[in-house]
Amino acid sequence: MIEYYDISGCYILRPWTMAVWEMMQTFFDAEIKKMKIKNCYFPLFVSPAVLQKEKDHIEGFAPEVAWVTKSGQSDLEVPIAIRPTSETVMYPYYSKWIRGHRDLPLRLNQWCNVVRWEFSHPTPFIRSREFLWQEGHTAFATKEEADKEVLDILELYRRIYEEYLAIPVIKGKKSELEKFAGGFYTTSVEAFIPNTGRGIQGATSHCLGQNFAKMFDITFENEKGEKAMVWQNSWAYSTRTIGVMVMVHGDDKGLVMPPKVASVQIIVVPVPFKDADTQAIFDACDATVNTLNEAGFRAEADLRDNYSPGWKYSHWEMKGVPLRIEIGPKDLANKQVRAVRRDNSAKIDIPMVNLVEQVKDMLDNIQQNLFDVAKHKRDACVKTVRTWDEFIEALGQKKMILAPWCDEMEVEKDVKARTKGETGAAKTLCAPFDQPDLEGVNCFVTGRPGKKWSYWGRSY
Ligand SMILES: O=C1CCCN[C@@H]1CCCn1cnc2ccccc2c1=O
Repeated sequence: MIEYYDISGCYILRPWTMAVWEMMQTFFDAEIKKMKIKNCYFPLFVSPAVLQKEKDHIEGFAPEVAWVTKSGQSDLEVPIAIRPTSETVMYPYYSKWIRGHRDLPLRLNQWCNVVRWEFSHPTPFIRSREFLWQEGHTAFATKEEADKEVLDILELYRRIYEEYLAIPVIKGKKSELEKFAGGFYTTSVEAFIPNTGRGIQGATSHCLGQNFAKMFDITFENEKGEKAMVWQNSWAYSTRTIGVMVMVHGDDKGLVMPPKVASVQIIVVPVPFKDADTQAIFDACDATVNTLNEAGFRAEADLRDNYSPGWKYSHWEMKGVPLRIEIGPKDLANKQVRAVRRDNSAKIDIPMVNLVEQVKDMLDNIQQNLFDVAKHKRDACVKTVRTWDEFIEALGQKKMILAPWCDEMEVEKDVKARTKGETGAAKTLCAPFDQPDLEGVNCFVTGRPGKKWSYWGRSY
């Protein structure tokens, strides 16, 4: 997937990873184009004056901003920041381009890299100093339009996780403490890693309200000839998605790639025998690959003569190829192939005449099974609690905790302080849109009437 790089927190994304990124990008890019969102590209560099424009947006993040201070031997007059996100890069131009209501909605997206010079221990995909993402930045005349788009984009993020990466996620709203400080409200899709008992934010879709319109003077003349501020959203998913996929589906044999995003969906391995017709077997492998590729699958044959079939089985299992097809003399004689699933190791013999539709069924079944298994494991990690003691017990059991609380920032800060430990504090992950009943339910911390049910847990 990656190669480590000689700068800490930076990783080389190798083709096996890049193919997954491109598969997701193909889906998401097509979907936002259906929504009339257009791609653009803004510069990597941000001038300090503009970056400081929004102090409370930037203050918490300032230590993460990377700066260019020299070119060659000479110092730059003024240091230049490398974008950690592009609000301050783009919005001065939104202000210039948006004059009247006919200029709205303005809906732009860019596929790019961003740099955040984080100091907590770097982790491939999950926490890197440079990563790839898409960032959407939209402006509307009304709050209603913005509110609707926030949820439309969040649904696309759910589809990326559940339909492509086979990972169950929870849609919800971030708490006041966890939301993007520069915004109005933040929605997210939240995943959970059963093996470590930690939640992970999968993607975010923010409504920025009119906060940035105020800061960057992004106004328009509405139909009544009045000057009004725009309502804005910004939304992103990143290469972090791939790290979640590795952690959720990986097993002791290595990666397990969901078929929808697998660079190679089927690997065909010849099983030659000493007195068998090796050339006939190799020809059958090539024919099988061609048939499958012509049917729209991503199949390859491993015809290397310096590795044994057994070695090849382990190699491609470690790389997570969803389906292996073995062809030996017996298979040839019976005009069949042996198919082996990566997700549950099931082996079945397929008549060559049924190859395409049976492979399609198996890949669809693998995709669904990966999701079902991940959902079952995630659901087994969820615990609903009503009291502090139950909360602490569930936290110790590495659960994702659904608890009613009074939704006050001070209370969340208090929970963080009281659960701080070497494996990190508990925090809210999101308040699920799908809220259980709050009738007669009290806050698990303060005992005051419960205002909201939220998922809590340790997180990445
Ligand atoms: O999430 C998104 C979605 C895409 C567009 N940006 C928003 C909000 C980014 C919040 N953020 C996150 N890290 C930062 C790091 C340094 C400077 C600024 C920031 C910063 O504004």
